[in-house]
Amino acid sequence: MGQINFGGTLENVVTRQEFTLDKAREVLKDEVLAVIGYGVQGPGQALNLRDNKFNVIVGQRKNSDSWQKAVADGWEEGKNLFDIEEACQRGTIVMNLLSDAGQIHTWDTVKAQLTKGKALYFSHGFGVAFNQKTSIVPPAGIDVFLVAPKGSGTSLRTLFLEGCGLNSSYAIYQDATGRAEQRALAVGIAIGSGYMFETTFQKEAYSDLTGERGVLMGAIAGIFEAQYNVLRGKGHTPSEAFNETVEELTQSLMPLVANNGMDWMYANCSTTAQRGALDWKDKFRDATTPVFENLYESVASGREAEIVIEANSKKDYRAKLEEELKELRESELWQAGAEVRKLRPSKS
Ligand SMILES: NC(=O)C1=CN([C@@H]2O[C@H](COP(=O)(O)OP(=O)(O)OC[C@H]3O[C@@H](n4cnc5c(N)ncnc54)[C@H](O)[C@@H]3O)[C@@H](O)[C@H]2O)C=CC1
Ligand SMILES: CC(=O)[C@](C)(O)C(=O)O
Ligand SMILES: [Mg+2]
Ligand SMILES: [Mg+2]
Repeated sequence: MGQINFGGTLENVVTRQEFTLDKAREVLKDEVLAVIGYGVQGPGQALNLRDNKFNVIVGQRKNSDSWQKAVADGWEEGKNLFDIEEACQRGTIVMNLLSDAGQIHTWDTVKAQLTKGKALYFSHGFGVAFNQKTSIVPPAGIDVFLVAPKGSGTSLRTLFLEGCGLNSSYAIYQDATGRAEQRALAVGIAIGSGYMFETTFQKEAYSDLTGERGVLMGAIAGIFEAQYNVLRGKGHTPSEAFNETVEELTQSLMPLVANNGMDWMYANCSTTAQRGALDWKDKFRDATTPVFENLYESVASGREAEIVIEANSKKDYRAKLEEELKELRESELWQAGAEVRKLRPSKS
Protein backbone atom coordinates (compact mmCIF):
# COMPACT_ATOMS: atom_id res chain seq x y z
CA MET A 1 0.00 0.00 0.00
CA GLY A 2 1.41 3.37 -0.98
CA GLN A 3 0.95 6.74 0.64
CA ILE A 4 0.19 9.64 -1.64
CA ASN A 5 0.40 13.31 -0.75
CA PHE A 6 -2.92 14.89 -1.77
CA GLY A 7 -2.24 18.61 -1.62
CA GLY A 8 -0.52 18.28 1.75
CA THR A 9 -2.37 15.32 3.32
CA LEU A 10 -0.93 11.79 3.20
CA GLU A 11 -3.46 9.05 2.40
CA ASN A 12 -3.34 5.27 1.86
CA VAL A 13 -3.92 4.34 -1.78
CA VAL A 14 -3.84 0.93 -3.45
CA THR A 15 -3.35 0.79 -7.21
CA ARG A 16 -3.89 -2.14 -9.51
CA GLN A 17 -0.24 -2.02 -10.51
CA GLU A 18 0.57 -2.72 -6.89
CA PHE A 19 -2.30 -5.14 -6.13
CA THR A 20 -2.46 -6.94 -9.45
CA LEU A 21 -5.29 -8.97 -10.93
CA ASP A 22 -3.11 -12.07 -10.54
CA LYS A 23 -2.73 -11.32 -6.84
CA ALA A 24 -6.51 -10.86 -6.56
CA ARG A 25 -6.99 -14.26 -8.26
CA GLU A 26 -4.60 -15.85 -5.75
CA VAL A 27 -6.37 -14.26 -2.73
CA LEU A 28 -9.83 -15.25 -4.02
CA LYS A 29 -9.02 -18.64 -5.52
CA ASP A 30 -11.17 -20.59 -3.05
CA GLU A 31 -13.97 -18.03 -2.77
CA VAL A 32 -17.44 -17.99 -4.30
CA LEU A 33 -18.44 -14.38 -4.94
CA ALA A 34 -22.21 -14.06 -4.63
CA VAL A 35 -23.51 -10.80 -6.11
CA ILE A 36 -26.92 -10.17 -4.57
CA GLY A 37 -29.09 -7.71 -6.54
CA TYR A 38 -28.95 -6.97 -10.24
CA GLY A 39 -29.90 -3.30 -10.53
CA VAL A 40 -27.11 -0.93 -11.60
CA GLN A 41 -24.03 -1.91 -9.53
CA GLY A 42 -24.95 -5.62 -9.60
CA PRO A 43 -24.52 -6.08 -13.37
CA GLY A 44 -21.45 -3.81 -13.53
CA GLN A 45 -19.61 -5.73 -10.82
CA ALA A 46 -20.87 -9.24 -11.70
CA LEU A 47 -20.03 -8.93 -15.42
CA ASN A 48 -16.57 -7.51 -14.70
CA LEU A 49 -15.94 -10.39 -12.25
CA ARG A 50 -17.11 -12.91 -14.84
CA ASP A 51 -14.89 -11.42 -17.56
CA ASN A 52 -11.97 -11.40 -15.11
CA LYS A 53 -12.58 -15.15 -14.58
CA PHE A 54 -13.55 -15.12 -10.91
CA ASN A 55 -15.94 -17.66 -9.45
CA VAL A 56 -19.10 -15.50 -9.41
CA ILE A 57 -22.79 -16.24 -8.99
CA VAL A 58 -25.81 -13.91 -8.96
CA GLY A 59 -28.69 -13.86 -6.48
CA GLN A 60 -31.89 -12.04 -7.33
CA ARG A 61 -35.63 -12.17 -6.61
CA LYS A 62 -37.07 -14.74 -9.01
CA ASN A 63 -39.05 -13.47 -11.99
CA SER A 64 -38.45 -9.80 -11.21
CA ASP A 65 -37.35 -7.38 -13.95
CA SER A 66 -33.76 -7.64 -12.68
CA TRP A 67 -33.96 -11.46 -12.84
CA GLN A 68 -34.90 -11.17 -16.52
CA LYS A 69 -32.04 -8.75 -17.04
CA ALA A 70 -29.62 -11.27 -15.49
CA VAL A 71 -30.93 -14.02 -17.79
CA ALA A 72 -30.49 -11.70 -20.79
CA ASP A 73 -26.86 -11.15 -19.68
CA GLY A 74 -26.21 -14.89 -19.84
CA TRP A 75 -26.60 -15.93 -16.18
CA GLU A 76 -28.24 -19.36 -15.97
CA GLU A 77 -30.73 -20.47 -13.34
CA GLY A 78 -29.37 -23.31 -11.21
CA LYS A 79 -25.83 -22.84 -12.56
CA ASN A 80 -24.82 -19.30 -11.61
CA LEU A 81 -28.18 -17.59 -11.03
CA PHE A 82 -30.18 -18.33 -7.87
CA ASP A 83 -32.75 -16.75 -5.60
CA ILE A 84 -31.30 -14.50 -2.89
CA GLU A 85 -31.27 -17.09 -0.13
CA GLU A 86 -29.55 -19.81 -2.14
CA ALA A 87 -26.94 -17.43 -3.56
CA CYS A 88 -26.10 -16.25 -0.02
CA GLN A 89 -25.86 -19.85 1.10
CA ARG A 90 -23.50 -20.79 -1.76
CA GLY A 91 -21.39 -17.61 -1.52
CA THR A 92 -18.33 -17.27 0.72
CA ILE A 93 -18.21 -13.53 0.01
CA VAL A 94 -21.74 -12.16 -0.07
CA MET A 95 -21.74 -8.96 -2.12
CA ASN A 96 -24.85 -7.10 -1.07
CA LEU A 97 -25.79 -4.94 -4.05
CA LEU A 98 -29.49 -4.74 -3.39
CA SER A 99 -30.86 -1.20 -3.18
CA ASP A 100 -30.12 0.36 0.21
CA ALA A 101 -33.81 0.00 1.18
CA GLY A 102 -33.92 -3.55 -0.24
CA GLN A 103 -31.00 -4.52 2.03
CA ILE A 104 -33.19 -3.81 5.06
CA HIS A 105 -36.10 -5.93 3.87
CA THR A 106 -33.89 -8.92 3.01
CA TRP A 107 -31.51 -8.65 5.98
CA ASP A 108 -32.92 -11.58 7.99
CA THR A 109 -32.60 -13.87 4.96
CA VAL A 110 -29.05 -12.72 4.19
CA LYS A 111 -27.92 -12.75 7.83
CA ALA A 112 -29.05 -16.35 8.32
CA GLN A 113 -26.50 -17.48 5.70
CA LEU A 114 -23.55 -15.51 7.14
CA THR A 115 -21.77 -18.39 8.82
CA LYS A 116 -18.34 -18.17 10.46
CA GLY A 117 -15.49 -17.20 8.14
CA LYS A 118 -17.66 -15.78 5.37
CA ALA A 119 -17.43 -12.16 4.30
CA LEU A 120 -20.15 -9.56 3.86
CA TYR A 121 -19.43 -6.88 1.27
CA PHE A 122 -21.24 -3.64 0.42
CA SER A 123 -20.68 -0.83 -2.08
CA HIS A 124 -22.00 1.80 0.33
CA GLY A 125 -21.63 2.45 4.05
CA PHE A 126 -25.38 3.13 4.30
CA GLY A 127 -26.74 -0.08 5.89
CA VAL A 128 -24.09 -0.30 8.61
CA ALA A 129 -23.49 3.41 9.24
CA PHE A 130 -27.21 4.05 9.74
CA ASN A 131 -27.87 0.75 11.53
CA GLN A 132 -30.06 2.42 14.15
CA LYS A 133 -32.50 2.89 11.28
CA THR A 134 -31.65 -0.14 9.11
CA SER A 135 -31.08 -2.75 11.88
CA ILE A 136 -28.23 -4.13 9.75
CA VAL A 137 -25.90 -5.34 12.50
CA PRO A 138 -23.48 -7.93 11.11
CA PRO A 139 -22.93 -11.04 13.23
CA ALA A 140 -19.53 -11.71 14.84
CA GLY A 141 -17.27 -14.26 13.15
CA ILE A 142 -17.46 -12.79 9.65
CA ASP A 143 -15.46 -10.16 7.79
CA VAL A 144 -17.33 -7.00 6.82
CA PHE A 145 -15.94 -4.54 4.31
CA LEU A 146 -16.91 -2.23 1.48
CA VAL A 147 -15.58 -1.19 -1.88
CA ALA A 148 -17.57 1.75 -3.21
CA PRO A 149 -16.98 2.63 -6.86
CA LYS A 150 -17.08 6.41 -7.18
CA GLY A 151 -19.40 6.40 -10.15
CA SER A 152 -22.32 4.61 -11.73
CA GLY A 153 -22.24 0.83 -12.19
CA THR A 154 -22.81 1.61 -15.85
CA SER A 155 -19.53 3.57 -15.97
CA LEU A 156 -17.76 0.79 -14.01
CA ARG A 157 -18.72 -1.59 -16.82
CA THR A 158 -18.01 0.70 -19.81
CA LEU A 159 -14.65 1.84 -18.42
CA PHE A 160 -13.74 -1.81 -17.81
CA LEU A 161 -14.62 -2.70 -21.40
CA GLU A 162 -12.45 0.21 -22.58
CA GLY A 163 -9.55 -1.18 -20.53
CA CYS A 164 -9.63 1.65 -17.96
CA GLY A 165 -10.76 1.46 -14.37
CA LEU A 166 -13.01 3.50 -12.10
CA ASN A 167 -11.65 4.68 -8.74
CA SER A 168 -13.25 3.33 -5.56
CA SER A 169 -12.99 3.79 -1.83
CA TYR A 170 -12.59 0.85 0.55
CA ALA A 171 -13.19 0.34 4.26
CA ILE A 172 -12.93 -2.51 6.74
CA TYR A 173 -15.66 -2.65 9.41
CA GLN A 174 -14.96 -6.06 10.94
CA ASP A 175 -11.96 -8.36 10.57
CA ALA A 176 -12.82 -11.78 11.95
CA THR A 177 -10.46 -13.90 9.85
CA GLY A 178 -7.38 -11.67 9.79
CA ARG A 179 -7.83 -11.61 6.01
CA ALA A 180 -10.49 -8.90 5.71
CA GLU A 181 -8.22 -6.31 4.14
CA GLN A 182 -6.72 -8.75 1.61
CA ARG A 183 -10.20 -9.95 0.68
CA ALA A 184 -11.50 -6.39 0.34
CA LEU A 185 -8.62 -5.21 -1.83
CA ALA A 186 -8.80 -8.34 -3.98
CA VAL A 187 -12.53 -7.90 -4.60
CA GLY A 188 -11.98 -4.20 -5.34
CA ILE A 189 -9.41 -5.01 -8.03
CA ALA A 190 -11.49 -7.92 -9.32
CA ILE A 191 -14.57 -5.74 -9.97
CA GLY A 192 -12.49 -3.33 -12.07
CA SER A 193 -11.32 -0.58 -9.70
CA GLY A 194 -8.37 1.38 -11.08
CA TYR A 195 -7.23 2.38 -7.60
CA MET A 196 -8.77 2.51 -4.12
CA PHE A 197 -8.47 5.06 -1.33
CA GLU A 198 -9.14 4.21 2.30
CA THR A 199 -12.18 5.40 4.26
CA THR A 200 -14.59 4.19 6.97
CA PHE A 201 -18.21 3.06 6.62
CA GLN A 202 -19.46 6.25 8.24
CA LYS A 203 -17.27 8.60 6.21
CA GLU A 204 -18.24 6.84 2.98
CA ALA A 205 -21.94 7.05 3.77
CA TYR A 206 -21.83 10.72 4.78
CA SER A 207 -19.66 11.87 1.85
CA ASP A 208 -21.55 9.83 -0.74
CA LEU A 209 -24.97 11.10 0.33
CA THR A 210 -23.64 14.66 0.47
CA GLY A 211 -21.95 14.41 -2.92
CA GLU A 212 -24.93 13.02 -4.82
CA ARG A 213 -27.40 15.42 -3.20
CA GLY A 214 -24.92 18.24 -3.71
CA VAL A 215 -22.54 19.02 -6.54
CA LEU A 216 -22.73 15.68 -8.38
CA MET A 217 -26.48 15.60 -8.97
CA GLY A 218 -28.79 17.82 -6.91
CA ALA A 219 -26.87 21.09 -6.90
CA ILE A 220 -25.85 20.86 -10.54
CA ALA A 221 -29.41 20.20 -11.70
CA GLY A 222 -30.70 23.04 -9.51
CA ILE A 223 -28.13 25.59 -10.61
CA PHE A 224 -28.73 24.71 -14.28
CA GLU A 225 -32.44 25.39 -13.78
CA ALA A 226 -31.79 28.68 -12.00
CA GLN A 227 -29.54 30.12 -14.73
CA TYR A 228 -31.67 28.75 -17.58
CA ASN A 229 -34.84 30.23 -16.09
CA VAL A 230 -33.24 33.65 -15.62
CA LEU A 231 -31.98 33.71 -19.21
CA ARG A 232 -35.38 32.61 -20.53
CA GLY A 233 -37.11 35.20 -18.36
CA LYS A 234 -34.92 37.89 -19.90
CA GLY A 235 -35.97 36.91 -23.41
CA HIS A 236 -33.18 34.56 -24.50
CA THR A 237 -34.18 31.63 -26.72
CA PRO A 238 -34.15 28.04 -25.41
CA SER A 239 -31.19 27.10 -27.63
CA GLU A 240 -29.16 30.08 -26.43
CA ALA A 241 -30.07 29.50 -22.79
CA PHE A 242 -29.30 25.76 -23.02
CA ASN A 243 -26.00 26.23 -24.85
CA GLU A 244 -24.85 28.87 -22.37
CA THR A 245 -25.86 26.74 -19.37
CA VAL A 246 -25.28 23.07 -20.17
CA GLU A 247 -23.90 22.28 -23.61
CA GLU A 248 -20.80 24.44 -23.42
CA LEU A 249 -20.10 23.12 -19.92
CA THR A 250 -20.30 19.42 -20.77
CA GLN A 251 -18.81 19.56 -24.26
CA SER A 252 -16.13 22.20 -24.00
CA LEU A 253 -15.25 23.37 -20.51
CA MET A 254 -15.62 20.37 -18.15
CA PRO A 255 -13.35 18.16 -20.26
CA LEU A 256 -10.66 20.84 -19.78
CA VAL A 257 -11.23 20.75 -16.00
CA ALA A 258 -11.17 16.94 -16.04
CA ASN A 259 -7.89 16.83 -17.93
CA ASN A 260 -5.93 19.59 -16.25
CA GLY A 261 -7.76 21.34 -13.44
CA MET A 262 -9.83 24.47 -12.96
CA ASP A 263 -7.04 26.99 -13.56
CA TRP A 264 -6.33 25.33 -16.91
CA MET A 265 -9.94 25.71 -18.01
CA TYR A 266 -9.87 29.36 -16.90
CA ALA A 267 -6.57 29.94 -18.72
CA ASN A 268 -8.17 28.65 -21.92
CA CYS A 269 -11.05 31.11 -21.72
CA SER A 270 -10.99 34.82 -22.52
CA THR A 271 -9.48 37.28 -20.07
CA THR A 272 -12.99 38.81 -19.97
CA ALA A 273 -14.39 35.48 -18.78
CA GLN A 274 -11.52 34.92 -16.34
CA ARG A 275 -11.94 38.33 -14.66
CA GLY A 276 -15.68 37.87 -14.16
CA ALA A 277 -15.60 34.20 -13.20
CA LEU A 278 -12.88 34.75 -10.57
CA ASP A 279 -15.05 37.44 -8.97
CA TRP A 280 -18.34 35.53 -9.16
CA LYS A 281 -16.86 32.22 -7.99
CA ASP A 282 -16.59 33.58 -4.44
CA LYS A 283 -20.15 34.89 -4.46
CA PHE A 284 -21.49 31.48 -5.50
CA ARG A 285 -19.29 29.75 -2.89
CA ASP A 286 -20.55 32.03 -0.13
CA ALA A 287 -24.19 31.85 -1.22
CA THR A 288 -24.22 28.05 -1.34
CA THR A 289 -22.07 27.23 1.73
CA PRO A 290 -25.08 27.42 4.10
CA VAL A 291 -27.02 25.04 1.83
CA PHE A 292 -24.14 22.53 1.91
CA GLU A 293 -23.86 22.91 5.72
CA ASN A 294 -27.55 22.23 5.98
CA LEU A 295 -27.27 19.22 3.66
CA TYR A 296 -24.39 17.68 5.63
CA GLU A 297 -26.32 18.12 8.86
CA SER A 298 -29.35 16.41 7.31
CA VAL A 299 -27.11 13.49 6.28
CA ALA A 300 -25.24 13.22 9.60
CA SER A 301 -28.44 13.36 11.67
CA GLY A 302 -29.82 10.37 9.77
CA ARG A 303 -32.66 12.42 8.32
CA GLU A 304 -31.64 11.72 4.70
CA ALA A 305 -31.39 7.99 5.42
CA GLU A 306 -34.85 8.09 6.99
CA ILE A 307 -36.32 9.78 3.90
CA VAL A 308 -34.71 7.25 1.56
CA ILE A 309 -35.84 4.26 3.60
CA GLU A 310 -39.39 5.58 3.85
CA ALA A 311 -39.74 6.46 0.16
CA ASN A 312 -37.94 3.47 -1.33
CA SER A 313 -39.72 0.89 0.82
CA LYS A 314 -43.05 1.71 -0.81
CA LYS A 315 -44.31 -0.79 -3.37
CA ASP A 316 -44.62 1.80 -6.14
CA TYR A 317 -41.30 3.56 -5.48
CA ARG A 318 -39.94 2.82 -8.98
CA ALA A 319 -43.05 4.16 -10.73
CA LYS A 320 -42.91 7.28 -8.57
CA LEU A 321 -39.24 7.91 -9.40
CA GLU A 322 -39.97 7.31 -13.10
CA GLU A 323 -42.77 9.87 -12.95
CA GLU A 324 -40.43 12.49 -11.47
CA LEU A 325 -37.73 11.74 -14.05
CA LYS A 326 -40.34 12.05 -16.79
CA GLU A 327 -41.24 15.49 -15.52
CA LEU A 328 -37.55 16.47 -15.68
CA ARG A 329 -37.21 15.01 -19.18
CA GLU A 330 -40.28 16.84 -20.40
CA SER A 331 -39.33 20.24 -18.98
CA GLU A 332 -38.45 22.89 -21.56
CA LEU A 333 -34.79 22.92 -20.47
CA TRP A 334 -34.24 19.20 -21.12
CA GLN A 335 -36.43 19.13 -24.21
CA ALA A 336 -34.22 21.90 -25.60
CA GLY A 337 -31.27 19.73 -24.55
CA ALA A 338 -32.54 16.77 -26.55
CA GLU A 339 -32.65 18.91 -29.69
CA VAL A 340 -29.22 20.42 -29.01
CA ARG A 341 -27.74 16.92 -28.60
CA LYS A 342 -29.10 15.87 -32.00
CA LEU A 343 -27.36 18.84 -33.58
CA ARG A 344 -23.92 17.90 -32.27
CA PRO A 345 -21.64 17.64 -35.27
CA SER A 346 -20.37 14.07 -35.57
CA LYS A 347 -17.11 12.84 -37.06
CA SER A 348 -17.56 12.18 -40.73
N1 LIG B 1 -26.28 2.89 -8.82
C1 LIG B 1 -24.97 2.97 -8.74
O1 LIG B 1 -24.27 3.01 -9.75
C2 LIG B 1 -24.26 2.99 -7.41
C3 LIG B 1 -24.77 2.29 -6.33
N2 LIG B 1 -24.03 2.13 -5.19
C4 LIG B 1 -24.55 1.31 -4.12
O2 LIG B 1 -24.68 -0.03 -4.61
C5 LIG B 1 -25.81 -0.67 -4.01
C6 LIG B 1 -26.77 -1.12 -5.11
O3 LIG B 1 -27.27 0.03 -5.77
P1 LIG B 1 -28.07 -0.02 -7.14
O4 LIG B 1 -27.42 -0.98 -8.07
O5 LIG B 1 -28.25 1.38 -7.57
O6 LIG B 1 -29.45 -0.63 -6.63
P2 LIG B 1 -30.89 -0.66 -7.32
O7 LIG B 1 -31.74 0.41 -6.76
O8 LIG B 1 -30.73 -0.71 -8.80
O9 LIG B 1 -31.45 -2.05 -6.78
C7 LIG B 1 -30.71 -3.26 -6.88
C8 LIG B 1 -31.60 -4.48 -6.80
O10 LIG B 1 -32.26 -4.55 -5.56
C9 LIG B 1 -33.45 -5.26 -5.77
N3 LIG B 1 -34.38 -4.97 -4.66
C10 LIG B 1 -34.84 -3.77 -4.27
N4 LIG B 1 -35.68 -3.89 -3.21
C11 LIG B 1 -35.72 -5.22 -2.91
C12 LIG B 1 -36.40 -6.00 -1.93
N5 LIG B 1 -37.21 -5.44 -1.02
N6 LIG B 1 -36.20 -7.33 -1.95
C13 LIG B 1 -35.39 -7.92 -2.84
N7 LIG B 1 -34.72 -7.23 -3.80
C14 LIG B 1 -34.90 -5.91 -3.84
C15 LIG B 1 -33.95 -4.78 -7.12
O11 LIG B 1 -34.68 -5.81 -7.74
C16 LIG B 1 -32.66 -4.52 -7.88
O12 LIG B 1 -32.31 -5.60 -8.72
C17 LIG B 1 -26.40 0.36 -3.05
O13 LIG B 1 -25.79 0.16 -1.80
C18 LIG B 1 -25.95 1.69 -3.65
O14 LIG B 1 -25.92 2.75 -2.73
C19 LIG B 1 -22.77 2.65 -5.08
C20 LIG B 1 -22.22 3.39 -6.10
C21 LIG B 1 -22.96 3.69 -7.29
C1 LIG C 1 -23.09 6.77 -8.79
C2 LIG C 1 -22.84 7.06 -7.37
O1 LIG C 1 -21.73 6.97 -6.88
C3 LIG C 1 -23.95 7.62 -6.57
C4 LIG C 1 -24.35 8.87 -7.24
O2 LIG C 1 -23.49 7.90 -5.28
C5 LIG C 1 -25.14 6.66 -6.49
O3 LIG C 1 -25.62 6.19 -7.53
O4 LIG C 1 -25.60 6.39 -5.38
MG1 LIG D 1 -21.39 7.48 -4.99
MG1 LIG E 1 -24.65 7.01 -3.71
